[in-house]
Parts: sequence; structure tokens; C-alpha cells
Amino acid sequence: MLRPVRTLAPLSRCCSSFVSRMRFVDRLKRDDGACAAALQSGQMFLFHRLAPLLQRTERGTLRPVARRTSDVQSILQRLGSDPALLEQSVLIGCSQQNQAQFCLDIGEVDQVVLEEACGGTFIDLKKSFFLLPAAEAPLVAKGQALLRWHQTSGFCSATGRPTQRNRAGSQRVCSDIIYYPKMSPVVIALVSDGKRCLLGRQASFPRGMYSALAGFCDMGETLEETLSREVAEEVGLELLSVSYSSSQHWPFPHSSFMIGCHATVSPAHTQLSVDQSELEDARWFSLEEVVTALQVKAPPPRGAAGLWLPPKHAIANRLISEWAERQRRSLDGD
Ligand SMILES: NC(=O)c1ccc[n+]([C@@H]2O[C@H](COP(=O)([O-])OP(=O)(O)OC[C@H]3O[C@@H](n4cnc5c(N)ncnc54)[C@H](O)[C@@H]3O)[C@@H](O)[C@H]2O)c1
Ligand SMILES: [Mg+2]
Repeated sequence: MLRPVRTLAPLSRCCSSFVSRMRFVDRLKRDDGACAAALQSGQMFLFHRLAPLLQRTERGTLRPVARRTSDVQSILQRLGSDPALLEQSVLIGCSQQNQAQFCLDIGEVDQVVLEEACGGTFIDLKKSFFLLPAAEAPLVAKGQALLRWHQTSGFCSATGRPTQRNRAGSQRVCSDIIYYPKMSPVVIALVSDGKRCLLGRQASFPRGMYSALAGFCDMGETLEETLSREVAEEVGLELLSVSYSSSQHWPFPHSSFMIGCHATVSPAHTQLSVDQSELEDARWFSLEEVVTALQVKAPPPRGAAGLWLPPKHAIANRLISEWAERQRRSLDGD
């Protein structure tokens, strides 16, 4: 069973400005001339070989550097780079101030020279993602995903000829074949038996980290079918129910569309049979263990035991927090 659990937009959001921004972006995707004009007055997020340009804040976090297109143009000129590089920029959105937002990978220019000229550091997204503000991390991830897609979609897989992109970078074309940016749907679920929740870890996870079970959708599957299959494959259980929670774009290892759910199994059938080729371990955790782990902000020191959960930017954290809150409320009789 699938049911939405939250309203789509905060009440404070001004509908008319939201609608006009969305329509503006949509027009830029369809109108090359309008997009070229918007680029001139737009904002640019820079990348170097897919690593975003970031600045450290006083609080030890990171934030993306947004430069005006005209600034980037001057920097490229100063460094003797081809100004036509700007044409490789890709539209990623529209700011609250109605400025079109673009991203551009300047991997051809020396990284250190570029960092000095732009005032920031290019940091691998795997190292920086969790230190970005929650509001800006998705934009940076989207920029990286679109740039990667363009870098790997230069040729038509049917004809072998080069593909041509539109100005916004929202599609690539080879005669009458149109390619759109690709992402892989993944379903992730927090499975509960009513009292405990099920978490698993892959051997590649950081020490002590357990997460909700996840799996890529196979062609032709519904969300419920993917989840039932993944849970059966990975831990040998049959699901009783599935309900939708929320979704997110996930940049690792490449662009995934994560569909977050809660799922239940019968309390009479909770014996796990873990597929060791997929998971190093999977266990049932009590509410108390989960609540304690939600307070832990860093991985346990080497050799120390202790549960560590995915950080806040990950949808797994949201699912686990929602489950803990629901359990707490039901224990309180709310
Ligand atoms: N954001 C979060 O909170 C969160 C939490 C857990 C997992 N994840 C992500 O979910 C993704 C899927 O989880 P999983 O690894 O358990 O999946 P999984 O259980 O489906 O196993 C991964 C395997 O599936 C196969 N596969 C099938 N389709 C694929 C595709 N389109 N792309 C890549 N591999 C494909 C590959 O053989 C791969 O090794 C991972 O990439 C992980 O980063 C995100
Ligand atoms: Mg999996």
C-alpha cells in the first residue's frame, strides 16, 4: 500500500514566485536563445573533474561557491582559456532571486591555478557531501550528476555518431533520437516487526555503520515488487506491508533516485537468513539502541563497538528517525 505522508510544500512558500521560477526553468530548457541570455546574467557553480568548488565556513562546514557568469568569463580570459568553454555549462535551477543557475566543469585548467583565481577548493563530493548545508547539497549533487552524464553521453549508442546538446543541457540529440539524463531508481525501506527495526551493513560501509535495506529496481518492477524481492534476497523475509515516506536524489556511486519506504514483517517470522554476498551483517535493533545511535555524530573509534547510522543528508537517516519517533509516540500512547 502506498500513501503520501507529508504535504508537498511548506505553507510559507509563495506560490506565485515558485510557479514563475519553475516555468522560467522549463522555458530555458526549451528555448536555446532564452537560455543563452539567462546564462549571461546567471550564477555559475564550478567543478574540476566533477569535484565541486567549495569554501570552508567558520563553523567547519562547507558551502558551494556561486560565481557570476561574467566573473567566470573574466577568470577564463585571464587564465588564457577558451571562453567557448562557457557553452559547456548546464542549467541546474533558478535561485530564490530569480537568477538562472548553471554548473560548469573546467577540468582542462590546472586545479591549483583555478582555485586561486576562484577563491575556493575543489573537493571530491564523497568527502564533502555530508559537510554541505542540507539546502545546497542537492543542487551540488544535481550539478555533478548532469555534468557526468554529459561527459559520458557524447556519442549515440544507435548510430555511433556524436550527439548534440541543447543550450540548457537537458537533452542530447542524434537526428531523431533524443537522450535525457539518466538515473537509476532504488527503493530503500526501514523494515519493522512492530517493536524492532532491521538494519544491515555492506562490507564497504564505514566501521560500525548500519543502514536501511536498499536495492535497485529491475526493469518492469513496481516499487512494492522491488522491495519484496530485495528483502527476500538479502535477509530471507517476506513483507506484510509497504508505505511510502519520501524520496531523494543520491549521487553515490552515480545518480540514483531513492524512494524511501517503511515496511513491516510479521512478528512471528523474523528469523534472518542473511545473503553474505550482499550484506556483511543484518540485525534487529531495539528502539533504545536506535535512539542512542541517532545521537552519535561520528564513527566509533577503531576497535570500539557501537552502532553508527547514516548521516542526516541520507534518506536512511530520515526513515530511521521517523520510525523511532513513531515508536516513541505509540509507547507514550499518543
Ligand atoms: N541515501 C541513503 O540513505 C542510502 C542508504 C543505503 C543505500 N543507498 C544507495 O542505494 C544504492 C542501492 O543499494 P544496494 O547497493 O544495496 O543495491 P542492491 O542491493 O540492488 O545491490 C547492488 C547491486 O545491484 C546491481 N545493480 C542492478 N542495477 C544496478 C544499477 N542501475 N546501478 C548499479 N548497480 C546495479 C549491481 O550488481 C550492484 O552490485 C547504493 O548505490 C547506495 O549508495 C543510499
Ligand atoms: Mg541492497
